[in-house]
Amino acid sequence: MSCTDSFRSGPEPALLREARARFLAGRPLPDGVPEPLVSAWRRAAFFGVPHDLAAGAAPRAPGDGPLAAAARPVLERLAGALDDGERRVLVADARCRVVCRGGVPSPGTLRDDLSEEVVGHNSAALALRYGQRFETHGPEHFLDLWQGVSAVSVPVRRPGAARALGTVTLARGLCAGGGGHPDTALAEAVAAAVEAGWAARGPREPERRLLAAFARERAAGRAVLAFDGHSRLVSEAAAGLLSPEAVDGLERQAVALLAADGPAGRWDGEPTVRWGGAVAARLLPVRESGAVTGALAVVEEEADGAGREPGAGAVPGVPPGSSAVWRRAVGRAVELFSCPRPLLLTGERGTGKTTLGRALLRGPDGAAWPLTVDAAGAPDGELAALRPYPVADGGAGPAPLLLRHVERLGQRDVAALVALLDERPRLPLVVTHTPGTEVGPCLARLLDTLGARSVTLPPLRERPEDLPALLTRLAPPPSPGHPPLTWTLEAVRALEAQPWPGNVTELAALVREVARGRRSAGPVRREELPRSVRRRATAPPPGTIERAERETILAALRTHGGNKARAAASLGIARATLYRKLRGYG
Ligand SMILES: Nc1ncnc2c1ncn2[C@@H]1O[C@H](COP(=O)(O)OP(=O)(O)OP(=O)(O)O)[C@@H](O)[C@H]1O
Repeated sequence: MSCTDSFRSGPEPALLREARARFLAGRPLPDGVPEPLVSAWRRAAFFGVPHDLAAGAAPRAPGDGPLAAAARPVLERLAGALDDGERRVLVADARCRVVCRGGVPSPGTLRDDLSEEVVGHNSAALALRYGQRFETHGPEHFLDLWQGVSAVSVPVRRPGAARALGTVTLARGLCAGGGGHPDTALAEAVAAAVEAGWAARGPREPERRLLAAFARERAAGRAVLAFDGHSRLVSEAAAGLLSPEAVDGLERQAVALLAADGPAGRWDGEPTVRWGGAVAARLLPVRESGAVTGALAVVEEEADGAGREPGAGAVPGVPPGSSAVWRRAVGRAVELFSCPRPLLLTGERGTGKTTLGRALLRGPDGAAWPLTVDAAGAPDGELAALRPYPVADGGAGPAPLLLRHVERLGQRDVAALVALLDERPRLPLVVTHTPGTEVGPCLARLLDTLGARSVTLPPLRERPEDLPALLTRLAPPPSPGHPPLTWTLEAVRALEAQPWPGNVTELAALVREVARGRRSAGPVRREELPRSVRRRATAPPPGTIERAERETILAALRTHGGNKARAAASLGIARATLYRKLRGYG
């Protein structure tokens, strides 16, 4: 909860206390409880945080890392001001571990690890996650032991850094009355002093090492970037090849790799990120005492880059198709999936999202089928129940997951998915999304995030060239001694003229129906097709202008990963107009 939407300016503490008790008892919540707070409690439940977690033992020895070194003198200077017997101050690092404390010790509420996975909802975890100041008061906390605590947390940053170094938290007994947390100004001042202390330290060994690696690559004439999770370096050549958005995306991936790597120093190969098949960046680890402490990204233009369509053939089971739109979409999906991050496949119903997702997750060896959760058929909580998250067959990493119909995900599972993505950013995950269902704000935000790595599969009516191959593939196996099902050119032409709102699913049903009702031998004739198909095949095609307009709208949607608001903005039309046009296309 931010300063402005904490319960002190929102719901009454009594209401929140009642809501929390009901939440813990699994009973329906009263009206008026902010949704982000309920989601935070759900995340805590998903992580398996016990609400009656005991206070920690005596405070750990202060940390000896750079943040503790910068914070310690500040807290020492502050000792006198915190002598009022009421307030305590905590400095936590970028993993939410407390590295330094000051003020009145409060043994009944002590915890050394403030991460949501361990203690649930709290202001320090929020300030770190969103990079801004947050407050939490009494019943907003998930833990019983913080029901009488009000806290305000401020992120500690290095100038220009993308991520916070840690947080400063001021905590005291539950505050009464209106206004923000009374220690907000003090928390801001302490954070500023710690930042100044950090800046005065000068570069340390891991930073020197990363800087040296960056300088070496740049001197060799390569386009290079360096990331350590707090700041970035970009050579002029790299800035010339990558847009600012691409640099942001690359940094996010490098930081996720750094975060997932941990002290064990595991870094699989040299993950490669590609943009449109023309530019690629290899991510290389930079190590200090065996642990990965930074990442270099070496950017290159690919020799056969421009316009290249990456091959889909490397992955068996990927649905074939000869049309350019299909090959481009599948090639892009294969390319994106080669980098270990979740992939969103979007497209009308029946376009083959599940089939493609399953093939990608099974990989080149055709490994076991992935775990599959279908939000359209499963009760809310199916995803949340995957806790602890299962390992893959053979125990190598987490099990691949196919999540179908994300647009139908219930609130509990939206929270579970957010938590899962946070916890396992490199999970082999394919999510399918069939646009057209209204989604709530939490799911919309999640779709926006996933949309950064998404591919839209084209509808069948946009790839009539693929019909003959699909007809062969969808035909039932012939009975012994009979030839396989074939189609006359006339019949194929009639099928090509259909709008196929149900796409391949609809085509498969038609093939089954025709095959079942056949009395004669030889290729299927136009007259054997259902009457509705024959009637539609003779209707006049849409006019040239309408067709061009439709193509433009569908292309914009593909460019923006199915996001209608962005597509409408890029075309300069109202979102309502775009919705109306799309409805008209069936
Ligand atoms: N290229 C293909 N070749 C053969 N069959 C296909 C192909 N693509 C899809 N299918 C078949 O079409 C049907 C729909 O495919 P799939 O379930 O993958 O689509 P989807 O986009 O996930 O659908 P929905 O949005 O309804 O969940 C399935 O029966 C699948 O086996």
